[in-house]
Order: sequence, then C-alpha cells, then structure tokens
Amino acid sequence: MDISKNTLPVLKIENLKKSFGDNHVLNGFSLELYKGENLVIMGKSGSGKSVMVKCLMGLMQHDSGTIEIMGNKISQLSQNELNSLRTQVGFLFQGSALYDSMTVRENLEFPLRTHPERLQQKEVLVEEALENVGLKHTVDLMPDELSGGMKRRVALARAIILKPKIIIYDEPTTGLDPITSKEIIQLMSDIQQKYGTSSLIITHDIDCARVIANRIILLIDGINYVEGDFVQLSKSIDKKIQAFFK
Ligand SMILES: Nc1ncnc2c1ncn2[C@@H]1O[C@H](COP(=O)(O)OP(=O)(O)OP(=O)(O)O)[C@@H](O)[C@H]1O
Repeated sequence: MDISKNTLPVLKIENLKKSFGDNHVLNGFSLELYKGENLVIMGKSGSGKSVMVKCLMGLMQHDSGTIEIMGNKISQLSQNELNSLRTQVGFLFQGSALYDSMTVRENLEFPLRTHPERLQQKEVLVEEALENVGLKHTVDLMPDELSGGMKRRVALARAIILKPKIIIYDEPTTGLDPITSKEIIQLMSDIQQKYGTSSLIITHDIDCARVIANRIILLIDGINYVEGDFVQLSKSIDKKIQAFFK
C-alpha cells in the first residue's frame, strides 16, 4: 500500500487537551493519519488512549485542541454532519461488544439503521462483510454460539459494513490466544489492502504492533512522546520507550 504524506491526512489531531479536575490526561496530544496507513498508538494503562478515542468520536468533549476527520473540524459540524462523517469511520470496540440478544445478521445490520439509503442493500452488505472475515455461515447464529475469535471477526465485519475510509481498532487482539490474534491481524491487513482504509490501532500487543504498524506513536505523559517505526523505537535507549519493547 502506497502511503503518501504529500496528501492531506485523513485524520488529524492537534494539541488535544483533556483534564478531569486535577487529572491532566491529555496535555497536547497530536497525530496525523495518512491514507492507507496503519498507525499504532501505544500507551500504559490509564495513559489516556480511550479518552483520546472518545474525543475523536465526539463521545467526549475535549478541553482544547482540534480534531479533523477528512479535512472537517469536528467541533464546527452540526449533529447531522457529524453523523454523516461517522459513516466514514468504522470502530472495532474493545472485546467485540456484540449485542447478545441479536443474531449475527442483526448485529451487522445495526449500523445501517441510521442509513435508510443503504437498507435496501442490507442483504448484500451483510453477506459481503461476513465473507471478508470468512464467516458467511454464521449469519443466523447468536453471539453466544461463537468462539471469542469468531466474535471478534463478526465485530470486524460490523465495523466495515459501511465501507469506512478510516477504521479505529481499540485493542483488537485483547483476550485472544496468539494464533487467533495472528488471524485477526491478518484480516486487518487484508481489509486494508482490499478497501484502501487507513487504520488507527490502539494496542498493548507488541506482536500486533510489530506486524501491522507502519508507524507507532507512544502516548506518554499526555503527549505524543515519540513516533517512529517498530525497528527505530525498539532500538531506543530512552528508558520510557524501552519499557514498551521488553
Ligand atoms: N469520565 C471520566 N471521568 C473522570 N476521569 C476519567 C474519565 N474517563 C477517563 N478518566 C481518567 O482518564 C485517565 C485515562 O483513562 P483511559 O481510560 O483513557 O486510559 P487508557 O489509556 O485507555 O487505559 P487502558 O489501557 O487501561 O484501557 C484515567 O486516569 C481515568 O481515570
């Protein structure tokens, strides 16, 4: 995949700040994600990764800084405009987050409910999304009939059903065994190749970062402490950076 930094970033966060009282979580965090890129964000537990993602998705109000998705500053958008922009962003939640009382088909159809123009194609979209993750045969099953790895695949199918330009993965391999993790990472790569998506991947999983990252940003002390590729960062002599690569 050709990653061109000469084009505008599909996602840009600039000087993002967010505090809860005296707890200054984000102190000027910035990133740029380019078309076709896999950008991994790593940070210790409690470093503010989820807060950053919530601000990015418009689910939490940030104190200052700017967030631009495909050139649109999200703070300047109406709710309708924001909803429409959200269709360009797929989200794989931590731990899959399927609706247990819904079949696989109903889980996949869920993101379509706010897009009446897509509802006519729902059969085709569900089938295509499940085919991409190798699970067409599960369409009428309930989530509790699936293994953990299958649930994660279905969640991935749901994240891509609207063919988003950007996918945000929140801990995509957490709770999976090493072999299933590898399969999920391979699927993430396949989807990126097929649709030319750009991915922002929040992970603790060093193997995931090694395999998939074009670039890694370490979120430390509320800022983008350092960025580089896996090899560059893993050779760093900075103790704060080394701690991630032990
Ligand atoms: N709604 C909230 N109200 C108050 N404090 C919050 C809120 N959400 C998050 N925080 C605080 O912000 C900090 C960062 O939390 P966050 O969940 O973003 O960490 P994280 O990096 O995602 O951690 P983990 O890897 O464990 O998921 C924590 O100190 C947390 O207590």
